[in-house]
Amino acid sequence: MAEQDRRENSGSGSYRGFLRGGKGLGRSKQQAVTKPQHFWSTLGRLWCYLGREKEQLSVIFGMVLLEGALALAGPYLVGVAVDAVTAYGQGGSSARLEQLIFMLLTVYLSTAALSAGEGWLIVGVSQRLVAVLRRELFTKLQKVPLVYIDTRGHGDVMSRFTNDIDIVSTTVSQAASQIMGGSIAIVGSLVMMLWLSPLLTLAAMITVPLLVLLTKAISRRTGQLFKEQQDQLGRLNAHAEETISGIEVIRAYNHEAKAITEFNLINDQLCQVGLKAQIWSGFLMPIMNVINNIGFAAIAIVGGILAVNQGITVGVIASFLGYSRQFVRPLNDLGNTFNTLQSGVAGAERVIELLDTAEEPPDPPGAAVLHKPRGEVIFDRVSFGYRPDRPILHAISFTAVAGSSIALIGPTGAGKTTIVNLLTRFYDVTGGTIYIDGRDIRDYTRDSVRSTFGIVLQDTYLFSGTIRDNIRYGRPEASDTDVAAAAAKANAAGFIERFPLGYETELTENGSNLSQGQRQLLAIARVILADPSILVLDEATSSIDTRTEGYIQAALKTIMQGRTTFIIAHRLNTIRDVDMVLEIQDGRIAAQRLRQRA
Ligand SMILES: Nc1ncnc2c1ncn2[C@@H]1O[C@H](COP(=O)(O)OP(=O)(O)OP(=O)(O)O)[C@@H](O)[C@H]1O
Repeated sequence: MAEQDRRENSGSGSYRGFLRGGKGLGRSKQQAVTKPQHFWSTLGRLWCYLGREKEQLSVIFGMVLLEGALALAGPYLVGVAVDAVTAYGQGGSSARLEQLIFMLLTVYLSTAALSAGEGWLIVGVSQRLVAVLRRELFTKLQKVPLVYIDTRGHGDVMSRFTNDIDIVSTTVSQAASQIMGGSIAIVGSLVMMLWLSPLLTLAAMITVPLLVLLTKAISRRTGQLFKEQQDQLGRLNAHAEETISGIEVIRAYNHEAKAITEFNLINDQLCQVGLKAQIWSGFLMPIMNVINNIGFAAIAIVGGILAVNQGITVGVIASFLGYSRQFVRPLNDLGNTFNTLQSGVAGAERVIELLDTAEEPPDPPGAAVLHKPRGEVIFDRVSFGYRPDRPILHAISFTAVAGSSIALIGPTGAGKTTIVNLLTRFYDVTGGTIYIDGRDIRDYTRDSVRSTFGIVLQDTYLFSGTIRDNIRYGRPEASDTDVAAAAAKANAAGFIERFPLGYETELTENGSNLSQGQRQLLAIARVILADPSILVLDEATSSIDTRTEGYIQAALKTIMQGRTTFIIAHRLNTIRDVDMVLEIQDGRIAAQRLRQRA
């Protein structure tokens, strides 16, 4: 049996919280990516990933260079063509003009073809890059200690898969080509302008500082506003998500009006900030156009003077105007490109942070495989804290005889779940030792310890798929007959067969088309099929109808036969029937009672 499948059969992670609360995209959207902390090192890491695409990148780089060179040839040819037109007007031959028009057409078409080709290739590179990152992230997630997810929250981890990866992809496909192409255009045009006329270049540069300063100022303002807009959007999403998830509670407490008022407030704020952001960003283009036009006018005036005094041709002025446009365009985009790059690197940083997280420590060399143990469990002065500064369990000691049943009782937050988390090795003890069949559980492979346990939660996690798939999750290679037998033992066969599609019934998200009792019966069937040696049962606190409750109790009795069973108990009946009751209070055993066997 695949170890991991078995483990998941239990519907566990740390073992209650992890799978249960898998929501939180609203929060993820809230985490607008802002500034990276380690810009250059993160860029370096991204570059390493891109290194796998060396051939494609070399081709793209070659194409960008060629496109840049051709783009630079354009204004030059225009200038020569303008002079050729003048010469033709003064009685020259038309052959040169035709040749130049043909060359210009070739340049324009080739530039367009190269640009389309680059776009196509770079999208491929970025998609492959994020596919690799996603794969590595997902694999990593299976190996990081659960405390990583506990401390960050599901929303945060999810956002690394969605938001952050998206941003990295956009940055690679957009910013990379803009930066490469833009740099070539700026340097190339400047060189060509200086070559054509240093004096005209000076005239063209007059507006550049103004352009750069204004672009920066407006981009900074719009950047802030867009971030605010993103934050408000995050709040709106989170509010909507929360309202939809908790719609029953909201209606039960007649809080609809309050929910609507809150929504309207956030919605209005979003509308305001969105409006401001659009207005400010709308300023950018007209202002740029004015400055660019002033620049063109300066070139035209100084060009006119130079034409009269120094005899430069109209063609040179025409070329010059072309180059100044090529020079200014990437400068206009600079603010946006920089913002895209920053958020892309910040996204990559969060992805890399997860990729660099230390994995669960490996099993010690020669670790034993725990296979079908008798099930004796000993806690010997076990202490533990999720955080070093906050101890939760203090020197817990008890012995559970193989095949016996143990009820853990005590107030909320006492540490019952934590005991089970240690037993199943979702966390390792910080003091003392836990023994299974007389051996420290840290001497066994972690996977074999986990697959020894079957866990039935109050509210079991079911995956989208058929009822059959969900039961088989406990043992993927089981036959249909085995699945039906497990369902029958779990008292689940009756309700399953009443569905028109029986075992082929598709479950919606987390089995929401089943009742809580039915979900629990399916979980029991899963555990029966997996046939684990030790059981952990989390008794339902919420009311289930008496008939289903009876089915569940009977099914649990069946699976408990001959297996050591830990029950987080809430019912008096349970406590009466078990072999040992451990009362936990503030992380200590406050009382321990053994059943007097007749
Ligand atoms: N993943 C975690 N990270 C940090 N602290 C945690 C974590 N899980 C539980 N705790 C803390 O450990 C203490 C014991 O929690 P635990 O879940 O073991 O209690 P419990 O007895 O099972 O309570 P309940 O009956 O309400 O489930 C609590 O103070 C809780 O806040």
